[in-house]
Amino acid sequence: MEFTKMHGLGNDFIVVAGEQRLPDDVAELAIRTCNRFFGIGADGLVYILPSDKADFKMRIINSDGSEAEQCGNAIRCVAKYAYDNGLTSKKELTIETLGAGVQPVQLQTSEGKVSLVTVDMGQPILNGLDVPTTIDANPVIGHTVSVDGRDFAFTAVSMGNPHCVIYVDDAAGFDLATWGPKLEKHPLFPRKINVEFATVNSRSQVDMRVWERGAGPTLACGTGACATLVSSVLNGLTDRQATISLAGGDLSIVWNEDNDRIYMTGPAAFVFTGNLN
Ligand SMILES: N[C@@H](CCC[C@H](N)C(=O)O)C(=O)O
Repeated sequence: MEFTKMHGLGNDFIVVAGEQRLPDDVAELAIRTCNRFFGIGADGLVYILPSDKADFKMRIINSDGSEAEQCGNAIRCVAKYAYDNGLTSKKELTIETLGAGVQPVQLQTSEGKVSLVTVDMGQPILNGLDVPTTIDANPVIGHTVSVDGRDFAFTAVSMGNPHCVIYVDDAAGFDLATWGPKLEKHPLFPRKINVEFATVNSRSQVDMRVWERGAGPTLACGTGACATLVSSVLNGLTDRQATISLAGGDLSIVWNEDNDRIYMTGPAAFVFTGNLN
């Protein structure tokens, strides 16, 4: 199997292209190849497949073998892979996702290679039961989730995949390892959840750290950055355009008032290509 290691702000993926469909044992393959000690090492395994609705279809399997509906950093990697490897010459293309529909993508290039990718991430889903949470409210803002005697107020947002955003004093220093896994698997979240811990520094800049469903702590989460911006607007904390600063770097996120759609802009990068026997 030929693969390419890529990352979006340090959120890293094993990217496989040229297959027609996912292999039957894709969950086991993801667990083995994403292992950082006994495998290649990555947060997820990404397939670029043919699509009858868009230029390409993306499927993303988390490092624990579960499949995610969408991934903001992976979709930028897929776009860069496709353009830089000559699978397309279009600078405006479309990528089909499992749970967020077909997403339009715009490429900026420098010296013939993709330097920045803007993805139309679609409209956020705010109805609690659809995120999904067990809370019948629309939107779910400031609800409490209690874990081991500690209460966290959260805002729930789906970007095709589920997120809960929690504001803390110091996102960069927050104890992700203690609270992340407990919140990810809390019964309030029937399909588990990606957890974002955010600190708002100004109306246009937010620090965010993430505990991802199925992957644990990652250096960045594109859909998590979008969910954080949506949550921050809903809570009156930021404007509709802000920089979300993650451990691996910055993403620019815009929530367009006219069409309710989210636009994410950020980089993607190649690391190496290899063969797995
Ligand atoms: N890193 C991602 C999200 C990957 C999927 C997530 N772990 C899930 O299970 O929903 C991103 O950049 O959006």
